[in-house]
Amino acid sequence: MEFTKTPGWLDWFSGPSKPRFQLPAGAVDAHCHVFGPGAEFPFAPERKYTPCDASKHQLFALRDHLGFERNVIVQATCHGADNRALVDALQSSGGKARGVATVKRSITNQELHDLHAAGVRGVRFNFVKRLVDFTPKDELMEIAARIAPLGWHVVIYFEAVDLPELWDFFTALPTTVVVDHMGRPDVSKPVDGPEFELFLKFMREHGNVWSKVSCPERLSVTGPRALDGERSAYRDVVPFARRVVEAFPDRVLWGTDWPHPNLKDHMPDDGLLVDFIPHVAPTAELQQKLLVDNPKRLYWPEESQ
Ligand SMILES: O=C(O)c1cc(C(=O)O)oc(=O)c1
Repeated sequence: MEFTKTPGWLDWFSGPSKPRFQLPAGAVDAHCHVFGPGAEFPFAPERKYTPCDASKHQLFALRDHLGFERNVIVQATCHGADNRALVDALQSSGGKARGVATVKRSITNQELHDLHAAGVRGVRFNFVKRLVDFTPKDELMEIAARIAPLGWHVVIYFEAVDLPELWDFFTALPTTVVVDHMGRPDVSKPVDGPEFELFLKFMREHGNVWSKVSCPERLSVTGPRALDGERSAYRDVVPFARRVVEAFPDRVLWGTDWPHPNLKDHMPDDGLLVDFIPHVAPTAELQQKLLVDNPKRLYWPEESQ
């Protein structure tokens, strides 16, 4: 099938630089996606955007270039609940990738079992209105109850302003809960202000809640952008991410978010994005937890036993 990209779509940056920050051995890029290729794995009819292609081969080349050992591939909303591109990437990774799928309540136990065998270890619930149609919470809770016995977790993506309304649902989830991109704080507000404090309280009061301290390129208002050799990019996001890493060092993950869907004004150089990491995790001990120990515990638990 031929697809036409959403008008204004920005393709991922080819030719990323080599990071100056040297990733620790065993580092995991714990949030990235594959898109299609559309001709092989068509985008879902219900999608809200049509991306460029971003194949498993291109993802694995980026992994090696940046110095990561493994990936966690998260089902992108442009593929809906059709996990074929994700599963294909996991199966082609030689054990170097695990995944987070999107499923519907109609999924069978056999299908869940097959996803597990392919390397899926979580499901994603998305509450960002520009990305997905609404799914009733009782349906999501039913899915959570079915994946819990598999040892899977739930990844949630939402905007900071929606946290109060979603609080009761999130805190009732029976699994580990991983928040995408710190719950998308408005970083033009103070890091000590009530909005981000609610997010910190969410993590403080609920020991099963983890956060990805990812996507500064999405959250930053003032930049500077990770382009043209800038190794101290997105400085306005640093205090937010650093606060989370220092307060909850054993419950944080980091990922590139490659191929960066829906960015509107620039596309970061992923090498420079990796150089964001030591600004938010300034010690070797914090870096080891963020990049190696935590993702391993969640996605390759059999290695931590
Ligand atoms: O903010 C976004 O547009 C976005 C979209 C998706 C997706 O479409 O799955 O995933 C992300 O992590 C972020």
